[in-house]
Amino acid sequence: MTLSLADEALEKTSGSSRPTRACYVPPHLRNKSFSTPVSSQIPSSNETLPGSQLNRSGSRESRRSGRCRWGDRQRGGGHETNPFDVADKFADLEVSQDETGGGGINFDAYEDIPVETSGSDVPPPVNTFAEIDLGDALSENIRRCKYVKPTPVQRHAIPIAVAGRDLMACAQTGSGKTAAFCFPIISGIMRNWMQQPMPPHGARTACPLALVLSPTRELSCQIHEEAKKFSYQTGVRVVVAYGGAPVFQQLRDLEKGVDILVATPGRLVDLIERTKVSLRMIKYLALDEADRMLDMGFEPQIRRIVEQMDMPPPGVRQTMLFSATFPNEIQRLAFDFLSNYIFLAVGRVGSSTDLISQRVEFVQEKDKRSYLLDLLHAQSQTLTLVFVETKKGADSLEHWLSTNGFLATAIHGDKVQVEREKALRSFKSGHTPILVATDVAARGLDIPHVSHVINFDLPKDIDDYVHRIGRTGRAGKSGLATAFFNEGNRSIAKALSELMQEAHQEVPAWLSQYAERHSERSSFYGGGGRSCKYGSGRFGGHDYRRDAPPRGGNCYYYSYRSGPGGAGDAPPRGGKCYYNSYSFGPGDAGDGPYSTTSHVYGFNHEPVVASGWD
Ligand SMILES: Nc1ncnc2c1ncn2[C@@H]1O[C@H](COP(=O)(O)OP(=O)(O)OP(=O)(O)O)[C@@H](O)[C@H]1O
Repeated sequence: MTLSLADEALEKTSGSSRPTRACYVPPHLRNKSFSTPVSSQIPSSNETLPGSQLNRSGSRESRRSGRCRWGDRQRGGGHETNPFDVADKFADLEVSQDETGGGGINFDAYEDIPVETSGSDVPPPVNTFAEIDLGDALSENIRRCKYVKPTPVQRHAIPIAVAGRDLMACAQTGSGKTAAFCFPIISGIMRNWMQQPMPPHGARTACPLALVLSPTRELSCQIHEEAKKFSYQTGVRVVVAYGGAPVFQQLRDLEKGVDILVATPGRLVDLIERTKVSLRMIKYLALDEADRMLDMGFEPQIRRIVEQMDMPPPGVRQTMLFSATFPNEIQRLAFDFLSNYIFLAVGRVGSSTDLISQRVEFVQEKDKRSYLLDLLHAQSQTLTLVFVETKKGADSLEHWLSTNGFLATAIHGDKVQVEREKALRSFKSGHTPILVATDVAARGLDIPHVSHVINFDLPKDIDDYVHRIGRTGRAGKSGLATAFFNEGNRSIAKALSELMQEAHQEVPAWLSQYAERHSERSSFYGGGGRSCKYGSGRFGGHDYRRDAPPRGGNCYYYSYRSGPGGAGDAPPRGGKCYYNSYSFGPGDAGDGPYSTTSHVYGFNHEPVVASGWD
């Protein structure tokens, strides 16, 4: 008698002995034919399946043996819950006026965004999703998502990834990076299904074809939800695994078959060590918010997963790194994980979007709460995210707001996962329109209708500030970010003032003075602002290979502008190296910040200092 792995886990957890069960098939799934086949190549489960497809369909094999196996799956998906069926719970909330309606995106906001690419043979960008053959089912889901046009990062990244190239992509918060890596992965899996080797017969280890690593549980869940939407009725199965939640449910999900595994590094290492997951069939590896994972001290786990387990090496698998910020340390990871990759920067690396109005107010520590009350009283009902530095501070502020008549909840790393999820749900639904959070909510979370982010406590790191305020002003919509600054925040003054200038925000005179004073002091000690974090140069982070000899093959950098006055290709910069910069707005090529400047990217192998995580 054989127990499924989930059963085993449950068994261990409960300590009881239970009879073996065959894989449960819910009544509504029994004896039903699947609608909408993925493509003409993939027959419905009722049809006779040729060759390996027979095994991969899972259905016949499973029925014969009477239990599920890793890698078994049911193609089609007419029985999936429709992920697009979500009611609008935000009718009462004030939504900014510049939305294009219907959840649409304001593409005008991205018109003149500078785009930089470097690497060899960069595939050209597309203007529409239709220009890339993503498959009928995925295209239908893109339509269901109401994605009319690709965002700039999608225009560039999707053709690059669909061409099978490794990619390091940096684009501003809320600009659609999730779809930029999900679409190529889903379409690639569908296209190559017939060629995929099957896990060995009766294998009891899950062998996903794609792995998406992300730093937090909430972000992993969100990517999972997004990926499920995109792969609705494609037959591609997406499973999420993250710590803090019972493992047996995740094992059950893995047991039903997995093509794309979205995971946090800690839980994944655990599953691999327990031989529940093997990475030997990975064809696609995506690291979302890779810099944050390093920051959180996940580098050893990530290196274990990518370099020391059974994952195919760079060049065999396809690897993609995505973030809105790429500090120097991430370049080491790129060097080790990526092969002949393309570097893509949409907007300045580490910059915030102009869609967010940024305000900084000088507020002494003791006055912060009354300032906050003033802000909250002054605004109409809207989703407001308040960032604080400590978990204790989050609880205390939530309590104080509640006693002052505001509907608030809090999220931080000391809360158990159920509480964290409950708080997020309550905030998203508008039930408690104020969420007090630590940095656990700073990255990646896409919460519609957040119109105000308040940095009650400013972070020490400017990248954290960029990600925090990026919870508003997403997908072409506008947002407001207010920060309370005082003497205790002087170390961030220079970087903050530079960032605000870049985003065309008004910098208060007192902040400029703080910035100047700090810059004098820090240049004495060898420190600096944003440019120090990202290497030298005005826009900081870029492809370090521009400054270092390529590992193999030629290296090219090009420059393009598609707006009026665009000058086309920039002249080669000597030898075999070319540099590439795009801009879609009006203007002249050659005078943009990306077209000619040469920057030295700090590329060293010093140890990364992990700041820890709450
Ligand atoms: N082409 C598109 N058309 C319309 N909306 C889009 C498009 N692409 C993405 N979106 C929407 O934009 C929002 C932001 O996308 P996403 O969360 O992927 O941004 P991101 O760049 O990953 O942000 P962050 O850096 O904060 O993680 C989401 O609500 C997503 O559904």
